[in-house]
Amino acid sequence: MNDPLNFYGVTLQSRLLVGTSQYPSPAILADALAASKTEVVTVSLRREAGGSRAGEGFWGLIRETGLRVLPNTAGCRTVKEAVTTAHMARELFATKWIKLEVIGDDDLLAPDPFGLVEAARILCDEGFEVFPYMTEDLLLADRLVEAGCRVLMPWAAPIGSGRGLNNVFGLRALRARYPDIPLVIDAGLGAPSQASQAFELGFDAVLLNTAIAKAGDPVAMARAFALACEAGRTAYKALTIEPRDMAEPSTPVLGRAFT
Ligand SMILES: CC(=O)[C@@H](O)[C@H](O)COP(=O)(O)O
Repeated sequence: MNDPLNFYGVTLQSRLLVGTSQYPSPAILADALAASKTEVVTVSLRREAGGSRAGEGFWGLIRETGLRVLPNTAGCRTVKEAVTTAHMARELFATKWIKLEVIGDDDLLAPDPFGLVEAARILCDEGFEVFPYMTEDLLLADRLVEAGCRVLMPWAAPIGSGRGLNNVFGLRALRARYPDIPLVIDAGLGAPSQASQAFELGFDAVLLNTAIAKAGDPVAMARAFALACEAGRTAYKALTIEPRDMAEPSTPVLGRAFT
């Protein structure tokens, strides 16, 4: 099916974006990325560059995949931290793309909407192509679009929770308000069926990490998510039926046979 996705002028065939943290081993990460058929991986600059897994091994593996990198500002809690991390990412990966996370709440790892808008404005003005990790709030979406964001990444549920689409009503409203902006469900997906549901609601792509990396078999799970994304998107394009309150016979009857 030729059904490309467009982020800031870049055309992609895969609608599944994948994180690179918490895999049992580099080899499993590489195999899972291949099984997911993703074209975009997100990499946390602060965690990978500053943590024990830093080093040429990890970056070399990412380079070898040949996949497009969407650096992220995971772990940033202030506008200054996020903007500085974005600058480092641009140097390191020679990309204008940045997945912008400004975390405001430690329990939920929820975005700080005020800091997010401020950082998005600064980075968009500097020429970055910003992918903001946000809640599904409509006013927040308006402010981010005003700031210059041309992709939005609403959460499904808190990062790592695996809860699936927590607020279907809010997500539907966001989709309806912005029919022409690519919307990527980012964070909180736990099962392939939830990714499929996101596509059935009309979302353009999904980004996930924990559900694959921490699965019993990450490679098989990556494949399951790839299939679910394709199924959900295909269903959306095929136009699902509207739910009804009352039954409607699925086999219409013409007259009565034995009267
Ligand atoms: C990898 C990354 O960027 C995460 O911050 C992202 O939001 C994914 O969340 P899950 O781990 O819940 O899929």
